[in-house]
Amino acid sequence: MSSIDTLSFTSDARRVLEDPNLMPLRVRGLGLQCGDTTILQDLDLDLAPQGCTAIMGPNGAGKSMLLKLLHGLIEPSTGDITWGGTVPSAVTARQAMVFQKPVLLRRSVAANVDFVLKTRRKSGTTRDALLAHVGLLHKARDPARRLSGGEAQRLALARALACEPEVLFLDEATASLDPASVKAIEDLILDASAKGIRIIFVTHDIGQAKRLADDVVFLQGGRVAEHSPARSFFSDPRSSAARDYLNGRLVF
Ligand SMILES: Nc1ncnc2c1ncn2[C@@H]1O[C@H](COP(=O)(O)OP(=O)(O)OP(=O)(O)O)[C@@H](O)[C@H]1O
Repeated sequence: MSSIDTLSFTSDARRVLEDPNLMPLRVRGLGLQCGDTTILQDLDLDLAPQGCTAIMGPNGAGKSMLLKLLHGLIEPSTGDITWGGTVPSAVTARQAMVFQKPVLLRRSVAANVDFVLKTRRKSGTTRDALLAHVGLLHKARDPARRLSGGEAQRLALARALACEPEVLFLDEATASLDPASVKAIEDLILDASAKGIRIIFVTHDIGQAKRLADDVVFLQGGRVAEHSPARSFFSDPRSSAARDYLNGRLVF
């Protein structure tokens, strides 16, 4: 895999590095209701404009829904979300998201990246540089559907990076990958973070959260049970829910 230095994240991502006040996240009284089901309620959260945040919590806690709300893909039922004072739908184009199941076009590997570059080109980053960066240049002409799970996820990440996002959301992006593929994706995430891209990722992988996260938001029952620096979260969690989760006990 080539170094990310071959890519030119010249514009917005660098601006985030230079201006720490650009995109802090502020969430107040957030609620999400689907029919009779309350998915998130009374959720408050403040995230710094830089760094790598893990969102953790038991199945059904609302992690994926929170990510979609922060990215402006769905609207909250109550409360406010602002990125540097701006509503999520106004900054969706400055952000990108990678899902557990890669969302790819039924075209070649190269065409998958070309498609994004055509619609969202900013600084002149080339398709080949992106493919080399994620270790897929040699597969450029292959149909994307023939890629392995780990390769497909790296292509999804290349597509996300092609957007030159200021914020990159990852929803269990390595959940079904082997250890080498997990490491490849984690290295790419760390590279992106070092270049100033704000990372917010959902994971159940405690080792991964320890390797990547600066801070951890722990959700339980649609609320923030704890938001702590990663180091103290793992060594001395404040909430009983996080303690139980980290010790492998069922949390509801
Ligand atoms: N359209 C919907 N209508 C009603 N309930 C929904 C809808 N979509 C999701 N839910 C419920 O919202 C809750 C939170 O879902 P979400 O996918 O955010 O959980 P999660 O924390 O990401 O879980 P997991 O770790 O299992 O992926 C779940 O109980 C889910 O069943």
